Amino acid sequence: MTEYDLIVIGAGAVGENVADRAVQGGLSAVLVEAELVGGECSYWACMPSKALLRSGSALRAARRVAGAREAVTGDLDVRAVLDRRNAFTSNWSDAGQVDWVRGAGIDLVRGHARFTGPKRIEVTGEDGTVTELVARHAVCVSVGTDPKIPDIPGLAEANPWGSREATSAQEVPASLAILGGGVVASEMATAWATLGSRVTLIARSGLLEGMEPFAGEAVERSLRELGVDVRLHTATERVTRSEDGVHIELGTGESVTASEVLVATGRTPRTGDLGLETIGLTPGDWLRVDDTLQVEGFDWLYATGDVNHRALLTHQGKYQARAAGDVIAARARGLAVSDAPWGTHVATADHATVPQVTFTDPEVASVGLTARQAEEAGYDTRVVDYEIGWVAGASVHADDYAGTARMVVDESRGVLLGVTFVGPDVSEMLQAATIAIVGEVPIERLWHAVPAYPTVNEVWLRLLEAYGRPGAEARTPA
Ligand SMILES: Cc1cc2nc3c(=O)[nH]c(=O)nc-3n(C[C@H](O)[C@H](O)[C@H](O)COP(=O)(O)OP(=O)(O)OC[C@H]3O[C@@H](n4cnc5c(N)ncnc54)[C@H](O)[C@@H]3O)c2cc1C
Ligand SMILES: NC(=O)c1ccc[n+]([C@@H]2O[C@H](COP(=O)([O-])OP(=O)(O)OC[C@H]3O[C@@H](n4cnc5c(N)ncnc54)[C@H](O)[C@@H]3O)[C@@H](O)[C@H]2O)c1
Repeated sequence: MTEYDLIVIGAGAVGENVADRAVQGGLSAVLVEAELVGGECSYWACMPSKALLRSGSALRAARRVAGAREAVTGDLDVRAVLDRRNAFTSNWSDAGQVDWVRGAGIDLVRGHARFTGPKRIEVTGEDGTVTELVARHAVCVSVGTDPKIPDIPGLAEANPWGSREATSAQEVPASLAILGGGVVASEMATAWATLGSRVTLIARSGLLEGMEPFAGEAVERSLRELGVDVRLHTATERVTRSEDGVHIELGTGESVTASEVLVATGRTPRTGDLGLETIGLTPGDWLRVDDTLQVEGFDWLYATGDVNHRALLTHQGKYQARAAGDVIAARARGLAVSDAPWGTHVATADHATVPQVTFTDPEVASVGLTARQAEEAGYDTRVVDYEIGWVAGASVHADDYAGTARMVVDESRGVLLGVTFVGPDVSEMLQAATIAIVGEVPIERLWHAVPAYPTVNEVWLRLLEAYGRPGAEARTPA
């Protein structure tokens, strides 16, 4: 039986940060990890998927500029792309991350953790050894999610790819069917089509539906240009696997055959085998938390990252982790807790200020509310759109640059609620929008935030001009 101030279950990017902040705050902490320290993001999600996408994106960028275009005479070196991706995952070795954990003064226990009661955890190692841990102050659950397999007849038996197979495959499948129309489906369709697979994307919805409509429309156009067979608003009725591949029967009466099928239809929490029943919670549920990441109804239990279902993104989970690690340390030491909105110990930004980049071609970079979400939330909104290609910096950046920017304004307060950029290489423009929204910078002050000429960021000035300068007299026609 070993006692720690804090036990963190799950050493993904999020759990690591909870433990690190708590140790920096003066507590003792142990991380329990069943697989690889670093979790999904490092080995089967963000990093390998972005590595798979980046080479194709760099090649397209060169082809968009005359002079450079002529110098690009070959195709992607697929083996080199896959090798680079392998290097990003350290060939699925977590030795480097384990060193970091030790260096940060955090203990590590390898094995599958289960609650046996309040503040009590049992860890079963691969060799069957059992370690019992007790938390003096808190337990934080950071166990992440698995792909959700929808209840489509035959799908589970057809041995489908999930996000792990899609990000770690060592060969390009001759053909790939993708079920889903969200971020994983859009990114993986872009990646594998660029690498030479014949991709069919089947979505019962539209594409990227939670975002501004022009995002999904632009990504759909580019997927079709890449040769992807895009079937939207199409149900999947049945899936079977035979020697010649996977057969997918569609609601339209048509069928699709592919070497592999990727299920990208959302996520399910890894709480099914966590002993939650021993603390009065239901196995398989998401863990609902307050803004200090404390699980509702508990004063010692916290949940951070994907498992709390607030914002399934690494950066947002790590933001929660910083707040959770700090508040656990503050509460354990009897220090003041700053839990008002935007305080030190809360994850306020989870609610309506979440930035996200979808690394498709074009990229989709968005933060805050879409026009529709803002309207549904009851804001008095005004929406301003501008074609990014009309900006001098964009035309220098790429020939025939095509992209759209939108800002959603809260008219009653004169501040931004949401910003979306869709276009080549817009990802790096997102942080300015995040700062404007989180900082609630008044529109009239944004006029003083001057974008350098000629950068693509000049689209900010164009959006403000299209909106109109508060306080400036409009010229009356003579
Ligand atoms: C294909 C794909 C691409 C993505 N790309 C991006 C991106 O570009 N940017 C972005 O921000 N987000 C991206 N995401 C989302 C991102 O991967 C997740 O939000 C993030 O990994 C969540 O981190 P986490 O620490 O909560 O969970 P995880 O990273 O899943 O870590 C949880 C850890 O807990 C361990 N664990 C689980 N149960 C137990 C147990 N009982 N005992 C011990 N250990 C346990 C697991 O082994 C795992 O290591 C992507 C997701 C996918 C699927
Ligand atoms: N670049 C990034 O930031 C990035 C990249 C990949 C994933 N992620 C995150 O990972 C999470 C998971 O991504 P995802 O794409 O799996 O989920 P998602 O929620 O983005 O998309 C799920 C898709 O599956 C469809 N769907 C859901 N249930 C279905 C069913 N029963 N049958 C058919 N279709 C169904 C939905 O209509 C939707 O199109 C997301 O929250 C995302 O933010 C982020």
